[in-house]
Formats: sequence, structure tokens, C-alpha cells
Amino acid sequence: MTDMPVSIMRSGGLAAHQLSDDGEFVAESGEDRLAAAESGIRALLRGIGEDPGRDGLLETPARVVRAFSEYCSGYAVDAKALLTTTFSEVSGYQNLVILTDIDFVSHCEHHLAPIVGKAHVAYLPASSVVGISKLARVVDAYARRLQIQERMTSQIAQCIEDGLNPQAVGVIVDAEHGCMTLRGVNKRSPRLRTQDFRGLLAEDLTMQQRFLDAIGARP
Ligand SMILES: Nc1nc2c(ncn2[C@@H]2O[C@H](COP(=O)(O)OP(=O)(O)OP(=O)(O)O)[C@@H](O)[C@H]2O)c(=O)[nH]1
Ligand SMILES: [Zn+2]
Repeated sequence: MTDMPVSIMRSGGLAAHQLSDDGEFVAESGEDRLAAAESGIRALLRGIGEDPGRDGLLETPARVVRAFSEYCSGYAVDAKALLTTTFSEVSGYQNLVILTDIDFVSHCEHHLAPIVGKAHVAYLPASSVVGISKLARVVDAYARRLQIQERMTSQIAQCIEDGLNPQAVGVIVDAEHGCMTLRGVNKRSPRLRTQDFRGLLAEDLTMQQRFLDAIGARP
């Protein structure tokens, strides 16, 4: 047995930081990371039988990397910090605040295929309300990552619960998954519905129904 790190053994002597344990090149700088990502896209193009050297594809790796940086820009967003602008002067408001039809685009972590849908968010304020655009920003902060829909739904609910400490939180997400509609099982119609109800919205079925009615959903 040797004490040599796996990465060094695999690379035949390369410095340990240059290869990860699964044998991938690990870039040190941001620029190296982009170059490595672009070369990965060139490999993908070769893998599907294309010629990454032909004119039309020369700029494609850089474009794809830029596009994925945009799809995944939510990693850089501190979602909870979005909920710090609140208005307490409307503290007499005792009803659900419901923001419906927040459209989003995410990407599934299994196939990197688009998940396109709408999120509906409700909360019952405890003492203050938040600017409604911030709720849509929270949705985007989690949507613009590689996701599965169940986790995204809970992350949005958790963020609102932590950020506003409300009496109730509800998040419903309806989405179409490209990995089901464009490939694989190739079904055009199914939409995945996920929901996360917390606090009074988990206990009070009448309140839950008000939320469902607002989005025109069947219970
Ligand atoms: N629960 C859940 N599943 C998802 C989501 N997005 C994609 N999937 C599923 O993840 C699964 C991955 O299954 P695998 O069998 O590993 O992948 P696959 O061979 O490409 O499967 P098929 O899509 O059936 O062709 C598939 O069933 C997808 O439909 C999501 O947000 N939530
Ligand atoms: Zn998928």
C-alpha cells in the first residue's frame, strides 16, 4: 500500500490539486475553470458526432458556458438577504398575502434539462410585510440553480419562514420538465405539482383552500 493521494496515483505524479478524487481536472483560477468548462463542451460536441472545429460551432462552447452561468446565477445570490426590506406600518393586515404565477426557469440536476413553470407563494404576516418583488427574487434565487423541484419548493418555503418569521407559509410549484417532455419518456402533458405548507397553512384547511382557490387549483 502507498500513502500517495489517489489523485497523484491516477495522474502519474501530477500535483494533488490538479486532479480531484474522481479524476477530473480541477482548475485553480476562474479563468482556468471557464477554459475547462469550454473544453468540456467541445468534448460533448465531439461525443454527439459533431465537429467543434467547424465554423458554426467555434464560438458555441463559450456561449454555452455563458448560458449555463446565467441559468445557474442563483448560487451567487444570498436569498435570505433579499427579505430584509419589510414594511411594518401595515401591521394591521391579518390575511394571507398571495403572489401567484411567478414564472421561472430552472434546470434539472439529472439531465441539465430545463424545468419551466410557475411558483405561487403565500404567507400570513406576523408583524410586517415584504416587498412583493422580493418573493419573486427568492423564487429566482433557487430556480437559477441545478435543482429537483421538491428541493426548490422547500428551499423557497424555508427562506420565507426564516426571513419573515410569518404565521404561515405556503409554496406551490407547477412545472414542466424538459427531461420528460423533450426526451426519455417523451410525454408532453405532465406537469409536476409540489407544495410545502408550514405553520397555520399546514394546519388550517380553510386557509389552505383559500390559497388553492387563488391559484385556481384543484385540491
Ligand atoms: N422527483 C423528481 N424527479 C425528477 C425531477 N427532475 C427529473 N426527475 C427524474 O429523475 C429521474 C432520473 O432517473 P434516471 O433513471 O437516473 O435517468 P434516466 O435514465 O435518464 O431516466 P428517464 O428520464 O426515465 O429516461 C427521472 O425519472 C426524471 O424524470 C424532479 O425535479 N423531481
Ligand atoms: Zn431531468
